[in-house]
Amino acid sequence: MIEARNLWKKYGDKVVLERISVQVEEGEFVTLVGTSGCGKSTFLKMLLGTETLTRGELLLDGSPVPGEPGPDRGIVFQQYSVFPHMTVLENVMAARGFARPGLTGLLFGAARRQAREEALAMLKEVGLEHASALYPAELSGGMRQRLAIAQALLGRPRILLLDEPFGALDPGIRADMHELVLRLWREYKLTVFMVTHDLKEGFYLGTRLWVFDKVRHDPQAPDAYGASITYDLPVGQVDRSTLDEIDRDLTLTAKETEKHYENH
Ligand SMILES: Nc1ncnc2c1ncn2[C@@H]1O[C@H](COP(=O)(O)OP(=O)(O)OP(=O)(O)O)[C@@H](O)[C@H]1O
Repeated sequence: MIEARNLWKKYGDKVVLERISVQVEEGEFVTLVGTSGCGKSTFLKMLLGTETLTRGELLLDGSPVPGEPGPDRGIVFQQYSVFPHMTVLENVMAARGFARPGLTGLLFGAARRQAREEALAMLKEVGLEHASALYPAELSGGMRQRLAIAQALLGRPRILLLDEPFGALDPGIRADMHELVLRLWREYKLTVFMVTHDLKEGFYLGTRLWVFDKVRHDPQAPDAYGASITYDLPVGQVDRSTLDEIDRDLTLTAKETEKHYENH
């Protein structure tokens, strides 16, 4: 379904990603881990279509990923913005309304009724039916992420992109969100790409885990080389020592980066 062929991404002279070549089948749940700033979000944005690649190819069903977001790809960020003056239900309906072609994106009559029903059904799916009349400021962190997921799923995407969606949540709430995401993944037969800074979360949720890290590293010129996928692991077949090894590698890269910025 997704294929990257020798993909590179640079911002100016800074190489962020290099030599990424991977294939992902429909229905996989890929978790992405790596040190801060190594390009995980950038990779998701390229899948979403809001960021371009510098070199190589990124294919969806054999064709280049469209250069703009579409209903087939939904995304949830750690921090996301909603319309504060609209209720939960209105926010979900707005996400639907703005997805329609037209000048204002507003829905009227039968289309509005249908959007309302779809939005309510989706709120029920994510366990927010009781909160449809609340305003965003009245929601807890977990509820807000449920709302974000409802909006992302409304266009019936095949691909769900999750960028540290639960990073700011308490452990108990996180566990509830894990169950929700796993249920939706199965129910909607989604292909999921999820960035997390938590290796354990990556292993628990994913069917496949990618570690982004630099293969080549020049302490004098940290921007000269980008990250590649250094581990591509089928979850469930990984032993404790491999986990420890990944942990060590990531800590080392983080320390080297820190040292460089302390010195400059
Ligand atoms: N629009 C941009 N212009 C220039 N540099 C950018 C831009 N977006 C990201 N970068 C840089 O690219 C690198 C990768 O950023 P990215 O957000 O993809 O990393 P990340 O692995 O997701 O980090 P984190 O785990 O902290 O979210 C960073 O050094 C960042 O500063």
